[in-house]
Amino acid sequence: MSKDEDDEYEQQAILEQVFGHSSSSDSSFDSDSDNCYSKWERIEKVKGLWIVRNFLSSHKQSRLLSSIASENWFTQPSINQSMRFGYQNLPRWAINLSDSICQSCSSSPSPFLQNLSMRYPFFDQMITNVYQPGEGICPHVDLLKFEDGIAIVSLESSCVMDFTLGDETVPVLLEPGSLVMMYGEARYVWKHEINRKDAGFQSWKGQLLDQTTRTSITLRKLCSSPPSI
Ligand SMILES: O=C(O)CCC(=O)C(=O)O
Ligand SMILES: [Fe+2]
Repeated sequence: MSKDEDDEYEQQAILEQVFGHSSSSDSSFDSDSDNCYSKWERIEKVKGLWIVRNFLSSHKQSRLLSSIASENWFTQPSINQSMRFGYQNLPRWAINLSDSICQSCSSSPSPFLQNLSMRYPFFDQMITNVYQPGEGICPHVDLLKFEDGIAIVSLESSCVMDFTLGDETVPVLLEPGSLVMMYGEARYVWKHEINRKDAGFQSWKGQLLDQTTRTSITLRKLCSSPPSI
């Protein structure tokens, strides 16, 4: 799976510590392509978990929210999720988003993500979720019918996503416009959850997070053959 590639990343990181790298901070990497500025950050405690905090500018976030609104999926309060299966069934904006994630992965410091960017189609399944204040998602590992390498793009309200393994919890702040990529252990071994049960429940570095509506777009690729694990 991703172990060798993660080890390869670690070796590269050690070399950079010894010989230096143009990018200054540890576990960060800058790339600038097609007006898309991607600073990849590795969540060290969860192997295979990476985040780009400013993946989408405010302008791109607004455009994406308008595109979602124009689908008219969420016209009733009881409907908070829309799923599309198959590349040909993805809306144009989801294909564009998938393309820019793919491009960003190709210039990421992770050998796994670089290699993943050669997959075609990169993603062929999409879920858009709308969470009202107080709503989140229970701890889970994504279904094995999806291949390794899963993306989550966050819009609107910030929230904390907890990654748990046994009694260990690693909280990750998901801000609007951020991109999370998970693979390997982060995808198959750690559970992820968003617990927004009570207003004022979530906090980050001692600050309460203001819970408003949150929208997320999850992009995945269906396994073409049954998973081997
Ligand atoms: O909404 C999110 O940020 C996460 C969604 C998720 O984990 C899923 O659909 O499997
Ligand atoms: Fe999930």
